[in-house]
Amino acid sequence: MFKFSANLTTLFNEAPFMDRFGLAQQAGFRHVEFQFPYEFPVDSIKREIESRNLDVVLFNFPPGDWKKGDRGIAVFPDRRQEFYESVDEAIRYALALDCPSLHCMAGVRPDGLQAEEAWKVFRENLSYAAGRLANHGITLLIEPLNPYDMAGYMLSSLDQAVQLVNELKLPNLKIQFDFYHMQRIQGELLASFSRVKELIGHVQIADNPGRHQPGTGEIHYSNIFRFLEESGYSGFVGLEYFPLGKTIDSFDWMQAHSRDCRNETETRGVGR
Ligand SMILES: O=C(O)C(=O)[C@@H](O)CO
Ligand SMILES: [Mg+2]
Repeated sequence: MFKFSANLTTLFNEAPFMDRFGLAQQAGFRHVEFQFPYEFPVDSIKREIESRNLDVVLFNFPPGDWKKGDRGIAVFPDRRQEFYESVDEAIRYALALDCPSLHCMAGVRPDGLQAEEAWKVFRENLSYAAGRLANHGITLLIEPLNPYDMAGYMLSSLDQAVQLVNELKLPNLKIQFDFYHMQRIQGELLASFSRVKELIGHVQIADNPGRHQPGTGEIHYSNIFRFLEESGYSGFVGLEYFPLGKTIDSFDWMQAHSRDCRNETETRGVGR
């Protein structure tokens, strides 16, 4: 049975980041994830999650200089040292927060960098990072991102991710399967999920178009949730959507999902 996780980068963004933990707890969540926590001291985050009885289930490696266009630094031959330091920093946060999974963004390939060279560096960096994370029992995730939202991002198809995981054969390297990106990249959501089910370490959701809550777009989420249950997926499903309206009013789809399921609390993982 899968469990929902509130993504605090996209949800509750009416409030400052550090206030979102309390809002997630009040809304009934037990599990949270976010994208980049690094501008906030890890001790402050730890206090929030401990006092609110929340579990942190996922965040990303530092992505480089986001304002300058970095979307990960794992493909650059001349930035290996910076990549190694980003792994150190991610592990420091993950250990303090007892977080079981970290997502490594690949990066946007500049014109001057040959694709073959970039893939080689990415493979080497993933092997390095997976080894470091394995020492702490942490799973390393890679996520294909759609090319409309992130032009030039190296990892832009499910097949590329599958190929990397199969080639590298690292026991703690898994795919972050984001239904929103998958819809925009290729569709065929249920068949695609089934095909790579064994390689998936985390799931995320949002509807399309707009990247809002389920029910606002074209993706048939009640079918997807039923299918996830039937497939035996027992990991987390991250709510990585930008609410249309207030966040607290964006959870109606969960009521409908709960009605469809026998064990409401377990399924939703939100305990309310
Ligand atoms: O954009 C997404 O989708 C994510 O999961 C972010 O963490 C960026 O990779
Ligand atoms: Mg995602």
